[in-house]
Amino acid sequence: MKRVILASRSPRRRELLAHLVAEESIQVLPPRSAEEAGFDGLRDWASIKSQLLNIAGDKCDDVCEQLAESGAAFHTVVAADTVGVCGDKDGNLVVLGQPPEDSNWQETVAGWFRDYYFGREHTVLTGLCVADASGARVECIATTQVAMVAEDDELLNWYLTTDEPRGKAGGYAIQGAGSMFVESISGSLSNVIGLPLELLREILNEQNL
Ligand SMILES: Cc1cn([C@H]2C[C@H](O)[C@@H](COP(=O)(O)OP(=O)(O)OP(=O)(O)O)O2)c(=O)[nH]c1=O
Repeated sequence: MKRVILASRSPRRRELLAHLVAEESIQVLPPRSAEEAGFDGLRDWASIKSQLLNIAGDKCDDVCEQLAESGAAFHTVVAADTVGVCGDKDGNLVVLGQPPEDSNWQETVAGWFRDYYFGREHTVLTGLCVADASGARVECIATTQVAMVAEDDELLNWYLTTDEPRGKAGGYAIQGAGSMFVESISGSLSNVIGLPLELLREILNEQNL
């Protein structure tokens, strides 16, 4: 069997991958380290994209090392990282990852909606790193534009009472109640949820999976 290793703790990525690869061929093996390089101080698209690929590449390296140590046979390793990129009021780029895990997460997410989302458009990027057993790699980025509805404090206050924003890049889930904030998207929907299926399908096809 051609085993595909998903280098991720994200249940959403697991579900999405199952649209392309048979359930029995998928094995989840998260990176040992949950620490990720950050985006602090990165203000231009080239640096942000390069850092996104570094993070996906680090996840892939971590899991390839684990596989080498255990001697397990595999066909492909898939790693990804997703962020939202918005513009602040001065036109600077701001990168939004997952909300903080502390008790202030609601305040942070409320700030993101008010400062960056309501009535505006942001970009969701997923960096992909796909390695095969020979060590060959493909790295690429999918981008999707997401336009949000005008300010709706009642909806936002209710949304913050749900747990949905936690553990989601950018603090919302387009596949869930977060869809009520979305006016339109341009580009891949699965990319926003964490794994761009169209791009990944092309890569896996090239590997004859
Ligand atoms: C924007 C958005 C993100 N998300 C989720 C998908 C991913 O789980 C998460 C992206 O965060 P990441 O930090 O890329 O991934 P992760 O830490 O959850 O998983 P990994 O182990 O692979 O590092 O955000 C949604 O589910 N829906 C959305 O609309």
